[in-house]
Amino acid sequence: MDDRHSPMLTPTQRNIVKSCVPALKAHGLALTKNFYARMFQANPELKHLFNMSHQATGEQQQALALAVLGYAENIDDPSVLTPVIKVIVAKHVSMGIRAEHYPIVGRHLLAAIAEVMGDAATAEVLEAWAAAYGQLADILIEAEQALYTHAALAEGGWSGWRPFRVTNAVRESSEIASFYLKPTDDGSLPPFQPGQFVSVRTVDESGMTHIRQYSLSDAPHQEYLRLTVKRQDASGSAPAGIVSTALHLDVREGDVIELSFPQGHFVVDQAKDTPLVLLSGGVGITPMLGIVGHIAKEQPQRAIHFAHAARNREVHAMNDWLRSMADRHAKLDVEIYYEEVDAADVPGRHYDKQGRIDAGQIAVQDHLSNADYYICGPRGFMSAQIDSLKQAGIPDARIHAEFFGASLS
Ligand SMILES: NC(=O)C1=CN([C@@H]2O[C@H](COP(=O)(O)OP(=O)(O)OC[C@H]3O[C@@H](n4cnc5c(N)ncnc54)[C@H](O)[C@@H]3O)[C@@H](O)[C@H]2O)C=CC1
Repeated sequence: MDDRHSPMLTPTQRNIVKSCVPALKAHGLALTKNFYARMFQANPELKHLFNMSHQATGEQQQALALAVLGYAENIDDPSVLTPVIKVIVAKHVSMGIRAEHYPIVGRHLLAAIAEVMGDAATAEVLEAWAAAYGQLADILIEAEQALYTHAALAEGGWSGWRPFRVTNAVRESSEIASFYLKPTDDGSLPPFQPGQFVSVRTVDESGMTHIRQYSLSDAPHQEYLRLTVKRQDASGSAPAGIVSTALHLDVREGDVIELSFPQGHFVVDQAKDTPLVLLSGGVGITPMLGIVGHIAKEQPQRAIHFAHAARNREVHAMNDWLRSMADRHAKLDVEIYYEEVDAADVPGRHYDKQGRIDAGQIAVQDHLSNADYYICGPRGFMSAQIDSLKQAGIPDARIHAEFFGASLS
């Protein structure tokens, strides 16, 4: 065996990890809180890499607790976790997480397990968890290295962060704006797949780095990359979005921001020609724009049913573009839902239906019987549509969802 790899878990160690499942269910959150607190105290430089807003809301700790639990539950066959791992790997590469970060995370995770489990954390238990972590780290590091290599060698590709100049900033609704970006090196752009995302890295006045993911919102093969971003104002206990606010309020045409290479699996299989149903809520429209533009051009005979839901006309972005695409492409159907309608809203021009999307109702249409479903929007929107599709009997393999939030990172 390659000596960079951790030793295989023994059957006894697998049993020990599984025996920790009840404790993880009871104390998983305490464990991950302890872990992050330790890690950021000992390695404050990692604060530049992690989303500290997700730390503040507790979302990140919760996500990691669920991930550790999922891993322990599936330790006999981690291949069950492959779809989740693919998402984590893409996000890690987009953020710049590297092999050297794994021993740091492993050290603090073990120390947190020891502290939270107390006397139950015997030497055997800690060894089993060290082996389990090592096994997962190997899987992630190897998959991430493959993506880093691809990014560096791809046509128009790059490694790490590449500076881009904002050539145009366009207001799309009262809270959404698009940013057109060209590389400052004037080099070529990569032929990314529509639906993929990039990370944006900004540095604030205190020197703190912030990294956030945004979908590319236009088709590939343009002379620019485009991001379309909602200004995330503070609401309730949730703080304002640091990067989205900076983009909206501080970034002007001519400014430079840094991007990572496009990643992600929320992409359309162009080997198929079966119908596509795109379902978006609010700013979840962004990956759909690139998909519509690209598929309408590359597979003009492929049916696309695009249902988009917005709260109201004020916050509804990209309507004119989408309507004009539908006018020009016979195979593209567009259906807009508003929750709030006022007297100035024209049916068929601004919105088509009042209320919320119910994906199951769309799925019953005969011509969509073998469609693939792409879903992006707020968390509640995504789970409502996924549940509705499952109830309508749509198999998991034809349901694709893109969620931007805290994950195992
Ligand atoms: N892919 C992702 O991870 C995305 C995450 N978000 C998150 O969601 C937040 C809100 O996004 P907004 O653009 O303000 O969307 P929003 O709150 O304006 O919602 C847009 C539409 O989605 C539908 N919707 C919302 N909640 C729903 C629920 N529980 N069940 C069924 N339908 C529902 C409604 O029709 C609503 O008009 C964002 O700030 C972001 O944090 C938003 C878009 C994409």
